[in-house]
Amino acid sequence: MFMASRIQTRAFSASARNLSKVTVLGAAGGIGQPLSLLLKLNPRVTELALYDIRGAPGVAADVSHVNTKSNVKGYEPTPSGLASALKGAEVVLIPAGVPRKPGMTRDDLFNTNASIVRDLAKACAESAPEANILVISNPVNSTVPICAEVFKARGVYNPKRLFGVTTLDVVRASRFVSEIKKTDPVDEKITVVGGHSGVTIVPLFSQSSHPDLSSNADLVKRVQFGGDEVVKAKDGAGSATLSMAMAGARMAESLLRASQGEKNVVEPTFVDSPLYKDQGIDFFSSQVELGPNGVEKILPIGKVDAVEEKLIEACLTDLKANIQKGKAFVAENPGN
Ligand SMILES: NC(=O)c1ccc[n+]([C@@H]2O[C@H](COP(=O)([O-])OP(=O)(O)OC[C@H]3O[C@@H](n4cnc5c(N)ncnc54)[C@H](O)[C@@H]3O)[C@@H](O)[C@H]2O)c1
Ligand SMILES: O=C(O)C[C@H](O)C(=O)O
Repeated sequence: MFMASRIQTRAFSASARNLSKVTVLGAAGGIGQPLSLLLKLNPRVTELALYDIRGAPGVAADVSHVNTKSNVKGYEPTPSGLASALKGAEVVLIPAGVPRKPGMTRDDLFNTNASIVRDLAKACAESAPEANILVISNPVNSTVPICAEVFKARGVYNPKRLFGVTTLDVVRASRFVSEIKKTDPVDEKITVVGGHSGVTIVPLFSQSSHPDLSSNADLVKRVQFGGDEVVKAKDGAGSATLSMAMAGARMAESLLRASQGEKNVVEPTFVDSPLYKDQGIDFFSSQVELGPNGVEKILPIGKVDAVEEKLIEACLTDLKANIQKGKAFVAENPGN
């Protein structure tokens, strides 16, 4: 990933001298550790701040020996440690929270992760109100609306700076297609829209170079339930961490490329979106052009076929309920 971007790094060498502090909240976890490593390898990151309720200084000491230019610091699990980790951050990635075990849905994580994300969002709103916030913690369909409500309550909500990380869904889709078609995944650009759980994940194969795949129900299901495949294989030891770290690092890299002046940087992400607002759905994942201010342009869904139309219909019902649940949680549990 970073090899490919090395050319771009040179092309933007002047702006790449910008200072880009990136903070990871949940840095000692299954995702947090490899994500921190990948961010340390990214030449666009000049300062890496690692925070967790346990173990961040140790992870930071380890990662800090990697011989790239950036400075790494691990922070103590105190309110002032959290505030210092966040201060001046351009990008904040949040993989804090519990992962699934076999038999659970992402929504089953809500009771634990909603308050974790709410409290971290409060800290972000106070110490890094202008940062790009990248929410990885599940259920993303609900945790992103939770963040939005917290920021709104503090009068600092900027819809262009809040992102649910759905990159892993397109990473999987391109890989799964390449397995079937015996192609290089780099060439398989698959659009995936909706949300990030089960039927809310909608791959749009009709828009790819293999439109026939939209009627491949097994493939559609594999993309929708790719996370379950990993949860089952890990057999109680958690969910996707390595592929997720790659996907999160890619999303952070894309935001930094866009903020440093690169044009036409497009990633799928779950954002405050006009696409289905008329149906009461405030957040939706689609292709989004990124820019120096975060969201530059939300691209239209484009033409879909009859199968995909039905998938989108099913997605919207669940997604609406997930978003509502996140909003209601903050209204009923505003916390301190
Ligand atoms: N968006 C996606 O595509 C995607 C993909 C994979 C996993 N996830 C989600 O990411 C989350 C993390 O997964 P994981 O495998 O890294 O879990 P993990 O348990 O290995 O790590 C979570 C880390 O969060 C830390 N943490 C808990 N509460 C915290 C708080 N208040 N402040 C800071 N840190 C805190 C824990 O100490 C732990 O180190 C889960 O909710 C999982 O479902 C999302
Ligand atoms: O499946 C999970 O619970 C983790 C993550 O959302 C994934 O898609 O791998």
